[in-house]
Amino acid sequence: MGKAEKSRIALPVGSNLDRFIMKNQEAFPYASGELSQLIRDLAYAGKVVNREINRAGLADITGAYGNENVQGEEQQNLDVAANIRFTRALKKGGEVAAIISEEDEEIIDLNNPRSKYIVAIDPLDGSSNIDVNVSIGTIFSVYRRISPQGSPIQTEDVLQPGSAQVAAGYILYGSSTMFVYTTGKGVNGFTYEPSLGEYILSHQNMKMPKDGKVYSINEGSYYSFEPHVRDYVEACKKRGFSARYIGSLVADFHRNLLKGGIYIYPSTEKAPNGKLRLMYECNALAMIAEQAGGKATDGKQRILDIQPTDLHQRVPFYVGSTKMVKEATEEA
Ligand SMILES: O=P(O)(O)OC[C@H]1O[C@](O)(COP(=O)(O)O)[C@@H](O)[C@@H]1O
Ligand SMILES: [Mg+2]
Ligand SMILES: [Mg+2]
Repeated sequence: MGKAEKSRIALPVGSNLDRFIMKNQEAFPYASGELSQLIRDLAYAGKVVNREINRAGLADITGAYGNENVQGEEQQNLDVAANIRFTRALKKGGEVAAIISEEDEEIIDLNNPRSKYIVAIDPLDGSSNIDVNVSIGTIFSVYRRISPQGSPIQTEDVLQPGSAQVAAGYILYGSSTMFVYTTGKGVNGFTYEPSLGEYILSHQNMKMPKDGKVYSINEGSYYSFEPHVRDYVEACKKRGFSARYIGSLVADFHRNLLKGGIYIYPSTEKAPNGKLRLMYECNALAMIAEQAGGKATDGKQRILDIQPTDLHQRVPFYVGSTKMVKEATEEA
């Protein structure tokens, strides 16, 4: 059994997230527990947001908030509520120095100068599906700051390439709620058990099938796709592959992680750099994909190698089963 296998945490399915985090920490003799606590803080905020999502149709939290975010998108009430919940939990937790959020134009400095971690977060992914009771999610990336603890946060602390992530994950609020994450030692999934208020280990050491028969792309923009994307979509159709597009990145990604498949948000005339954001959507899912044996590129280069230049920059996104991503980007 290789070193990597030995360092994978072997815990029986059914263990809870807390125990898994603790066991994980024991594998790192010099671990100080800060990253573990940070993961717990994210998981906790996810429980609160999950409760609000489950009762969204009842309460007065559906609909638009009446503001536009830095992307020029109309913020939904739940976008704002989720943003507040995660920011508050990370601030109170004390392990995070600064946050990059889809819902905030500037870096959120949490005035925790002694903290060494930076979090990039999409508090609510799939906003167009909030009011129609379709699966939505939260996406997060964790980095270690570069500048010394105690000093003011620098741009270099936040604009780090995805390869510098120390942890990444997502929460899927679907028919069940799942917390899926990696710290660079494989991907594990935990299903939320509301009656216990616990995330239970349900998907251990997740592996993305090398190939698949499902493609996810918004064909509504077909006529503004580049030729290689059109060709790939045509090839999928000729092979009788299934088209699946939920319109929530986390949900489409999760399905492909389990069953095999590819998700593409290419550059289009309307969105020459694609729609998805490198810092708080693509980097996290690229790390999960690679840790599970999949692949993620912008059509030309590995997502995790891209040096960010802007907090909210967009990139074309090809992610999923290795064989499919390779084929889809061959002529890119
Ligand atoms: O409606 P489109 O253009 O296909 O875009 C859908 C994509 O946009 C997103 O909703 C963008 O994420 P946000 O909802 O967090 O802004 C993805 O979840 C989804 O895959
Ligand atoms: Mg999103
Ligand atoms: Mg969002």
